[in-house]
Amino acid sequence: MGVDCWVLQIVHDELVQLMGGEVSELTFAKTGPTVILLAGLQGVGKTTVCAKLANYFKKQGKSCMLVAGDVYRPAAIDQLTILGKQVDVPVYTAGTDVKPSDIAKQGFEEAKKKKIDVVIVDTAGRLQIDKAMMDELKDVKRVLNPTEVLLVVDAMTGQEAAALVTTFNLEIGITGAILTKLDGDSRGGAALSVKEVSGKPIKLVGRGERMEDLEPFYPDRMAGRILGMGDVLSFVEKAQEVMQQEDAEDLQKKIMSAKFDFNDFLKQTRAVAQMGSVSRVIGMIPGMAKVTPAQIREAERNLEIMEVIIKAMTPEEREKPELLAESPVRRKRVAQDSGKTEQQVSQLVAQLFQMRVRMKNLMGVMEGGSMPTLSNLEEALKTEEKAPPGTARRRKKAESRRLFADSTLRQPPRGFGSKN
Ligand SMILES: Nc1nc2c(ncn2[C@@H]2O[C@H](COP(=O)(O)OP(=O)(O)OP(=O)(O)O)[C@@H](O)[C@H]2O)c(=O)[nH]1
Repeated sequence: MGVDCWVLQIVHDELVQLMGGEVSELTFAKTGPTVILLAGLQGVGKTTVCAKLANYFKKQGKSCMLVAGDVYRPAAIDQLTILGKQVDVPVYTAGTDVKPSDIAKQGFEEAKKKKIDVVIVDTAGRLQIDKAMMDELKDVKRVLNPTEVLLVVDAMTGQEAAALVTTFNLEIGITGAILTKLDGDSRGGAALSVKEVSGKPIKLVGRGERMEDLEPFYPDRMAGRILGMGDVLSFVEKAQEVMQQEDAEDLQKKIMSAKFDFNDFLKQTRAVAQMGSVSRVIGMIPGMAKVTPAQIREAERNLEIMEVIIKAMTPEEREKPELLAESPVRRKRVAQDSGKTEQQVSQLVAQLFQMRVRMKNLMGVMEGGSMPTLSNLEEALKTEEKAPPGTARRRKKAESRRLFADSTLRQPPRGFGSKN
């Protein structure tokens, strides 16, 4: 297995563990109706989840009842009634003048009388966590003694997910979560915090607006989604392609003799860009290097600029970067042809020499023994040589030296492994 696969596998397994490892089943009451209390902010999909759950249980041959506990929005009661009809499940309503805890109690008594298997209680959401909502939920929980208290979380919730889950868990005590709107284009990073901060698993996920769109939560599938397997696989393929084209020993010679050129540079940089998704994930794992989405966007933008510049070079210049390093005239021409500034071209040339140094260091680490670990890989990538880049053969024009001694040389490596 290549280094890339190996790193990915570790990250993947780490994510699976972080999300609880295995599917967590819902718990059912030993006697009497199972009571499921749903909590969550406004608009996350709670009401929809009530009906989806009822549909889910019905398919398992269980009878259900929905209880409309959102007394602040009459529309929420109507919505639940309509959805209840749609999945053919009774809905207990008592209007908006009764306290939610009383409605919950009455609904539960009714369900008991009718020997219903599962009672699902909808509650009012708020735009933000507030004391009134928490007190109300505590009240409802106290009278119901629910089998499950599930926090409904919108998959689009970003960084705030951790705080949200923590607060609900501390205030009312949850038994798990349901992640909704996973059909959207979010990677579902919110899934990572739930187990981590509450110790409670995600039990189900909503993947659409239809009543059938509710399924168990599979941590390994989620890890795959977060890693964006599409990107990652093409990265691994790319890396393999590079190794096939240049037999490993050849590549090593090339690097050792500082022949690494703009063609290799382009290949490598593209590969690093593909690792953007991995960097993001690594950034999300507590204690590991933080890579912000802004840094990733910036790296992607830089890559585009580099491609345009490299395309404006002659094949000879691509193979012999020294030509550009030594000639301001050539750099000026490349800048004009690519529509970029001379400074950008100089920066890119400097980066190539910088990369030669890094590649050398990296090869040193790899030669030195077994598989590089993530940390010594990062170290190798971080190490910068103080001397100006270039080869001994290069004529040392004052102009070039001035350009290459500028701050761009001390830029941190972009993409994978970079730090703030
Ligand atoms: N795409 C998609 N949309 C969903 C999903 N679940 C819910 N929705 C939509 O999200 C919107 C809000 O859902 P509701 O069920 O009304 O949300 P709520 O949490 O009950 O909102 P409040 O009653 O205001 O607290 C609706 O338009 C739903 O159709 C899902 O899994 N995928």
